[in-house]
Amino acid sequence: MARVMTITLNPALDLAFDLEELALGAVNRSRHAQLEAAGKGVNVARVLASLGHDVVVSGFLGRDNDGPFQLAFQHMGVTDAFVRVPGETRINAKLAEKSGRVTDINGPGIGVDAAQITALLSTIEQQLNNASVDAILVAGSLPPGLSLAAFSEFLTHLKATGVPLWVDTSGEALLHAIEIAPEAVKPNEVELADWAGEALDNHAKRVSATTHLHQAGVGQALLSAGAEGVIWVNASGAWQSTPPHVQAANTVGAGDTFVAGMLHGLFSQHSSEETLRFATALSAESVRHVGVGNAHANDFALLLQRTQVQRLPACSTEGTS
Ligand SMILES: Nc1ncnc2c1ncn2[C@@H]1O[C@H](COP(=O)(O)OP(=O)(O)O)[C@@H](O)[C@H]1O
Ligand SMILES: O=P(O)(O)OC[C@H]1O[C@](O)(COP(=O)(O)O)[C@@H](O)[C@@H]1O
Repeated sequence: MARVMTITLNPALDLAFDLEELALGAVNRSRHAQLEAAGKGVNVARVLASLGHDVVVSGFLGRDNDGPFQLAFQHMGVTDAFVRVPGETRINAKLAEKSGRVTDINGPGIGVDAAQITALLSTIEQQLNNASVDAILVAGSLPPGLSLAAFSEFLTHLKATGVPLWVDTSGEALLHAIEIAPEAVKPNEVELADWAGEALDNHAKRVSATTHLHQAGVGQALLSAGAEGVIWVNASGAWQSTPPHVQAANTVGAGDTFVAGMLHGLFSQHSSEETLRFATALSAESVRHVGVGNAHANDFALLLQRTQVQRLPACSTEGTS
């Protein structure tokens, strides 16, 4: 089993509403609502811990409402290395309709300053000194006050520790992350389109953009495209996966589940095919309900069986730079 540190710079309490159909400008009454400690690194930690890995969670947490996070961390059995900052962690609303459509409303988050960023770096360093870590994942958006230059510096510092650095972020932060060539990056097709300079609306474009991402220095280039599946390019080749058909109830957390599934496979020395199949099936499992994927679901073996994984021919990844 691996020891992984996940860093969520801008965590959130996810408030998930289950609606028949969203009516804009009207009072909507939810059939079910759920508040859960979340944010990308927290979700990844939840999955990894459920798979038996040793996880340290870090980042910034609002001091005034960290109760649900403390409870969640206890329940998950992870080490809490979050730096507390004054204020409240944001609440992100997730409006899931019966059709499977989800509307996300993500708050800006709590502002952080240079002293808090320094405090986070020293907390991380302490954790790394306490016990060796197999991978560091930095996931999610940037909180107000953390400039892109400071983010690049932060990532550069983490990369210099020599621990494989995984990054899952979006927008300008993603472009800056790619610049420092981390071990792995997992954008979705909308997020990578900004970097690729075109819409990644077909398979060929997705393969080409993921190949370029790998050629730009990203060891494990992973592109997810919802129900269309995943493209993965690394030094050993390229693969694609297609998830099984599932009834999508809530897609929030699918990307995080996928990232956790990949870390699990790679650190369990599973084959590339096996790793991608597992991560894809687990992320498909997650969209059937609120929250992250559950590898202990009764029919998980069937989901694995119905997940298609295929090695892409070498010509797909050559000569595209
Ligand atoms: N509707 C769906 N049906 C089956 N699997 C899905 C569906 N949506 C997402 N997934 C799975 O979750 C993975 C991540 O979802 P995606 O939407 O691409 O990421 P993100 O949540 O980061 O935007 C996909 O690659 C796929 O394996
Ligand atoms: O930091 P961001 O980009 O605002 O994203 C935070 C949101 O992403 C999530 O981690 C879900 O991410 P995915 O759907 O990509 O797995 C939510 O829990 C959280 O509200």
